[in-house]
Amino acid sequence: MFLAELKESEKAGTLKLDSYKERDSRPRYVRVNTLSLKVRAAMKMFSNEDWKQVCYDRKSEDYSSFLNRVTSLARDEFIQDLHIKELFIFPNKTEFYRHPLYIGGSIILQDKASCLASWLLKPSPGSITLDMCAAPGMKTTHLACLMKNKGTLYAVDSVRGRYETLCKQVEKHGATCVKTLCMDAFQLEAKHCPGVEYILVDPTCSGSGAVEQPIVKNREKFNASRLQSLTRLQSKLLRHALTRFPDVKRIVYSTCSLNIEENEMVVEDVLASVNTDASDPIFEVVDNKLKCKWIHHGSEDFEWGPRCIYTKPDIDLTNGFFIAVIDRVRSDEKNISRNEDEKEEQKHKKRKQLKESKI
Ligand SMILES: C[S@@+](CC[C@H](N)C(=O)[O-])C[C@H]1O[C@@H](n2cnc3c(N)ncnc32)[C@H](O)[C@@H]1O
Repeated sequence: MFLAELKESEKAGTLKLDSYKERDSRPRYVRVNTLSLKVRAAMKMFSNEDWKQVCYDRKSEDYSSFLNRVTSLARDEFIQDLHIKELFIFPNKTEFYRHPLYIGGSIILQDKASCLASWLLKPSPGSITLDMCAAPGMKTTHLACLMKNKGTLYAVDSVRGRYETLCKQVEKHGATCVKTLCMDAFQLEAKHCPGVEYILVDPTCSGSGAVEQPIVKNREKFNASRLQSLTRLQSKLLRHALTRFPDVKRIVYSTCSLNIEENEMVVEDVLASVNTDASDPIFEVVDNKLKCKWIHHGSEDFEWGPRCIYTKPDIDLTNGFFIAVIDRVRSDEKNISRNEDEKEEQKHKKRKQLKESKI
């Protein structure tokens, strides 16, 4: 029904496309909100609308053959994703904004790269999870699906307008396990979200991997000053996640940037300050579920780099993303790793005391 309408508007030339979409050759990703619609039921609904599902064996398919299938999707075909079973892929420029499933909150239009961050964190149903930079809530609602709405998912954002969008998304998608908090993540302590086991850190970044990013004017200036303040914020947020929540066992750090400064270098900087004894680390970047079915990994200049993943627009047909999965490998019983700011504050106090004692 909807496909027929779409074909009509295409024929009549009334299909409206934003200018960036003209340049964007990615397929259309549709995530099923499994809180309100089962994956099988969604498949059936699309088939009833005359979409033809491309079938393949998800277990035996290799990634390159799968990508070939995606690039050769006919105008009326869709395919289930190889990795994320609740994600369907439709041809480029397929319009879903007027689709009843989209309006009703049963499907979400979310790029595969963005879905991978929550999928790799994979909080278990019933667990306590924290989404530290949550707005507008794409990954929050996905995390709620993975948790089957069981347990507690704290979703935090510091910007009021974005926080309000987050609340609307959470409500629209029936994510009842989510507790939203409008606050600066740096003020967030274990007492605000007791027992947190999983944390997603998806901070503000340059967006250099985003296909639809507007062309940045004065790129030189952007690189020098903005990049530096971004990496400082990203490191601080990741360090906060690793040091302030004693029960955390897994953290996913993700950005939609392809800059090593915002990715591997942030992870390296934070791990070095948190793992004070490198031979007996507290946190480690670990292999992820995509190990054998992925092409791009982090830089080999870092011992753990190949355990991270990059999504590349030209190859993976997604936005460009970086994702690192960090596990606690031993408890921080000595509480050695203190927040850098705290250390700075202590140094400052000592200097002040010394100065006063000399007077
Ligand atoms: C890349 S966006 C997050 C996208 C979101 N995870 C999603 O998938 O929809 C980064 C978010 O971090 C928030 N943010 C930046 N600094 C923050 C801080 N100190 N505390 C809380 N949120 C922060 C920004 O307001 C922004 O909404």
